[in-house]
Amino acid sequence: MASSSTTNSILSPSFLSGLANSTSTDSPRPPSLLSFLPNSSSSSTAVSIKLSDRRSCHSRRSRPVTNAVKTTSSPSSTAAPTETPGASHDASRPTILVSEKLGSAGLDLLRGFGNVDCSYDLLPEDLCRKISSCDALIVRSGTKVTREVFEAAKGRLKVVGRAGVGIDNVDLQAATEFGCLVVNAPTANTVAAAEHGIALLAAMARNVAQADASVKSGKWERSKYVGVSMVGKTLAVMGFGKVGSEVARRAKGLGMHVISHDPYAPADRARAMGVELVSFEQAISTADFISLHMPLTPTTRKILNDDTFAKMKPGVRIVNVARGGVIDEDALVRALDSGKVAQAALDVFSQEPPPKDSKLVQHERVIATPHLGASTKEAQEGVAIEIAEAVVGALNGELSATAVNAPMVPPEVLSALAPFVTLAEKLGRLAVQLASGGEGIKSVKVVYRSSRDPDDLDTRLLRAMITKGIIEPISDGSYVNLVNADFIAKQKGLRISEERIVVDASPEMPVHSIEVLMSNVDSKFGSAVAGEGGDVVVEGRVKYGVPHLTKVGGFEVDVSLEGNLILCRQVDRPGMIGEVGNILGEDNVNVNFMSVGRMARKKQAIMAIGVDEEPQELTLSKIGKVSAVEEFVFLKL
Ligand SMILES: NC(=O)C1=CN([C@@H]2O[C@H](COP(=O)(O)OP(=O)(O)OC[C@H]3O[C@@H](n4cnc5c(N)ncnc54)[C@H](O)[C@@H]3O)[C@@H](O)[C@H]2O)C=CC1
Ligand SMILES: O=C(O)C(=O)COP(=O)(O)O
Repeated sequence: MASSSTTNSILSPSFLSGLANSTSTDSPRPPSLLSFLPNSSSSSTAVSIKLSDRRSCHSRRSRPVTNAVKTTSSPSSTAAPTETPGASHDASRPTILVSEKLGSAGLDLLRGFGNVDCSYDLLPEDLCRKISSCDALIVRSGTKVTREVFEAAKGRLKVVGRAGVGIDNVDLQAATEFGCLVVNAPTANTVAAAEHGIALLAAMARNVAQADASVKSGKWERSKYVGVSMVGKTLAVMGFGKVGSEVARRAKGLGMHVISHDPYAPADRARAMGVELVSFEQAISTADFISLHMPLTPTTRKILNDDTFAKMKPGVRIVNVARGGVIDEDALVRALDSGKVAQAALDVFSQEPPPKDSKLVQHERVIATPHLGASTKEAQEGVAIEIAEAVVGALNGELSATAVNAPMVPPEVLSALAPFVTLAEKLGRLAVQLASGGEGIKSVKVVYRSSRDPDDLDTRLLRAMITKGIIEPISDGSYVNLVNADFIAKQKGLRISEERIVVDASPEMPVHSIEVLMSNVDSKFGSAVAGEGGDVVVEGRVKYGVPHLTKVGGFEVDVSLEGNLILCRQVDRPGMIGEVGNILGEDNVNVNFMSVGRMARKKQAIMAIGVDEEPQELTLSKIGKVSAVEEFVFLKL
């Protein structure tokens, strides 16, 4: 009599059907498990923009209120309407909350895809209240997307889109823990921010703002507003990224000597532009002008402080279009008062809007703008389209090229990897279903065989999918996706190690085979255990674009990984295939693939049968009763 086992269903319809099903009700539910898998049938470019759907967004305040600012006295904290006026809500479509002003082309794109709710001035508590009925949230710099927001989303929020670059207003750790993808729009506002930096630089050097105010007040103070020239002066660009390098390019056009500090920028890129990359100390101590263009991170917070101001040239001038938090603002006031810093031009503040009585803003040698770096018509239209496409793509199940908290995979790499991504998840799923008891699944090894140099093989996506495949069936209730797979694995004490082996195989294929080995576990299908360590082993390959299982334990098989799988170990004798095939046929179960791998003639063999339907218990027990069958297992892919 054969030992038999079936596994609990892990193949729910919503697993395969993607987002449309997962958002068909208003009830909070976890993100579609496929929501970050490539999905060729739906892409952002296929989204139709229905201009007839165009509806205007409304703002109840002239200025966005940041969550950081105390606004509890605001009239809007009462239950003011926040739905887009006239918008009909279609429960079968995803709901996208836009919490700050977004360009119309982006909104049109979003409306062609889902229900769009523009509510521009939500208080933190209003945002938390709303978010549990939203699949996506689009913000700019004024909305603080805190842990509380992700908690309040109750698992429904799948993507946060930052319509801009800086993501310091989004709690990335919380987003990751909750499996919520964060995407940004990193390119469309680069030029706008650089132009604003140059505008501030020139305006500061020539006292434009102060002189303008003076003339408007009826004065004519020509000698008071004598400026300084920029030509021939040294400008230190702090952060040689997209904005910093555009500022550098423009400053060179003004005849400035440009140096830059950026620990991560390639020196040859700077050199090609005639910019010397220097140390932080050298940059701040030799510059006449310092322009800040690094992100706000724990290392850059208050990077300009009393100590660093002390090292600067007397009379240095500072421009900040990055983030207010990179400067210790109290220290800057002291440096301005002492004359160490001659002038500052600031677009960003540690608190936005800054307090009305801010000494910094009121300082006569400071010019200030209200975070306008990205605010040109062109940049805002560009950013809106960039973020709308990224959010729609993510909701469609595509991997984003602008993901901030998930592996970023360029489209061409992604299309080459797509079948391997599916293979990886299915192997993870198979391996975990083959395990039973033992010390619990603690250690998994993944071996990638490829003709490519190991350094050229980016396996982050594959590892994440294997992790997802392993964890999902054993984590009842918790949802797993690419974003939180590593986090959940760590939480469960699951260690996943990887090995890349170079083999003589087709260079066309990024990966020749993927092998998943699970240590210290018993198996419900003894034949799946192999190797010295007694690991559960499965191996797969992609053949003709379709994932195949090619090894189970020590047995070679060849079965396409579609539908479900029956693995049988039997004595190799004639008639077996027909006998099992008949049993399945009687139950109307369609066999889509079958292969037999044997140790030697008339010895043991493994039969792998791919079936479209799930056989009934009775059918499975009939297979178990076939005299030559020694053990079998039914696995759901
Ligand atoms: N005022 C505004 O409206 C806007 C502000 N920004 C701000 O500008 C920042 C830069 O934007 P992009 O250039 O697009 O980003 P980016 O990512 O292209 O460039 C940032 C650069 O800073 C460098 N960096 C990181 N840590 C550093 C450190 N400790 N010292 C020196 N350099 C460091 C990075 O290596 C990178 O090259 C954003 O993070 C955002 O905060 C961006 C757009 C508009
Ligand atoms: O893109 C950025 O990082 C910005 O700072 C622009 O902010 P905003 O979208 O204008 O609120």
